[in-house]
Amino acid sequence: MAHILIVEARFYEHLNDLLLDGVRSAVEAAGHSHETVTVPGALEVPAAIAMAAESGRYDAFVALGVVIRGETYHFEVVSNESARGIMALTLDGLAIGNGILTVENEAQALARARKTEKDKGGEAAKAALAMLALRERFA
Ligand SMILES: Nc1c(NC[C@H](O)[C@H](O)[C@H](O)CO)[nH]c(=O)[nH]c1=O
Ligand SMILES: CC(=O)[C@@H](O)COP(=O)(O)O
Repeated sequence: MAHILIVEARFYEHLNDLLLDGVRSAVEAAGHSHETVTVPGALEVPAAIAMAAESGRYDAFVALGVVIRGETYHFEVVSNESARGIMALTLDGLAIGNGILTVENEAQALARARKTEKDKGGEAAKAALAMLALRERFA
């Protein structure tokens, strides 16, 4: 049984709850355990994963969050840099599924966060587990 750390950027409470439901359902359906830590925003997710990885206590990670475009360039910074940081960690060998939504509005976020719709949380969980299995295959 693998132990999965969910790192959530809790910027929008209700959207995160929907994403978390999808992640937890997918991880439990696969027979694994999980725990969750919360950071302020998506920009803090890569560092939180890096810190947690040093503990050696987790087999894989799921990044969660919602970035909704506002009036400024900050949307691009938050979206692109959180993705870049997560990608860098995966290239260092960590099994991570990226479930950070980057959307234009709340309607787009809801359609992707709900387990009964696009279930991006479940999708990220399955990606993390797939990469964990791949790493074990190559071990
Ligand atoms: N606008 C959103 C943010 N912004 C906050 C940043 O992620 C970060 O916490 C801050 O810049 C301090 O370092 N974060 C989200 O997750 N979603 C947003 O829509
Ligand atoms: C994605 C963001 O950082 C966004 O919520 C910030 O809004 P604004 O660009 O209007 O400051």
